[in-house]
Amino acid sequence: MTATTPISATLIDGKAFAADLRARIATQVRSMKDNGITPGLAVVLVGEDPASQVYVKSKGRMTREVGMNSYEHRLPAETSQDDLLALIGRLNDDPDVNGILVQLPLPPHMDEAAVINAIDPAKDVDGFHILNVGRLATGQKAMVPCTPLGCLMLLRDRLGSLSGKNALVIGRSNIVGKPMAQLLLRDSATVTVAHSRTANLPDLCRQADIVVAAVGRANFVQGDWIKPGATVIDVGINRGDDGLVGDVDFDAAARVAGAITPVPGGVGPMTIACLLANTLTATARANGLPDPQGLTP
Ligand SMILES: Nc1nc(=O)c2c([nH]1)NC[C@@H]1CN(c3ccc(C(=O)N[C@@H](CCC(=O)O)C(=O)O)cc3)C=[N+]21
Repeated sequence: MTATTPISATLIDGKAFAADLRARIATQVRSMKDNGITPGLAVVLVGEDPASQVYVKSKGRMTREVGMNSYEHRLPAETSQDDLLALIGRLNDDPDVNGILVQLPLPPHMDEAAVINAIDPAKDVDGFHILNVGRLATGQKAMVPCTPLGCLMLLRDRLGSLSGKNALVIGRSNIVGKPMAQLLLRDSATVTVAHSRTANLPDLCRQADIVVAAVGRANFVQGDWIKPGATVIDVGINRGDDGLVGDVDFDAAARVAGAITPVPGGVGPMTIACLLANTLTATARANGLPDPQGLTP
């Protein structure tokens, strides 16, 4: 396919989907508030990473927009791990806080696993606690990581059933690749997880009805790797000279794929909407209410 081939793929509008999801969440927050319950989300940011500051700001704004309480904790980069654990302990004990997110990455002097596993699993709206990871892997009721949950919602909306589809997840991180593979398996897709050592990735990719790219390398997935008609979900957020670009060479892939997410405006907004969805789910569970409709896998 060349630059003169027209773009044939349907654009998967994550921004619009996320706005609709937040509107549905806001409706459910209103009825909770009528019953005296206001969901609360605490976001903890350690250090001054400018990209992290941007995300935390938009998380706070959208949390308030859906009617939830937002609690922001900004700590200096040199905060000791004990001080961070003490804060997490207070948030765990605070009945007004239903969800806790500790923004990653943490400064290098901290043990990320120890910090994540200090969060009450019931308030772990990122789904990174080892108990939630194990629950997801064994099909038990879990908190599910926001980015893979958002990808799953987009895939189901586009394809209906994922049963029997060949799905290729590129990337094996705990945050995206591994939980994405678990969710696709739960939906009866045939799942392959590829990574930097995978042999003949282009040929593997050409077999895939579903491609989820989460490698963190700008324009890594080439247009001629895509099976005609495939659904391509681009998780990449790579900040370069020409703005934000994904892990997929969008211009080339969009001439072959059946549907594709843009960057920005694809998976990113879904991540934040799913964070709010998880906060609502955590609040419902904390109050003995049934899980909100359409927000859990
Ligand atoms: N504990 C933890 N949980 C996270 O979920 C988490 C984290 N740490 N650390 C950082 C990453 C990054 N992340 C993004 C969320 C939204 C957009 C997003 O909305 N992006 C917009 C563009 C925003 C822009 O222009 O910069 C888009 O793709 O359209 C991007 C990235 C969540 N993260």
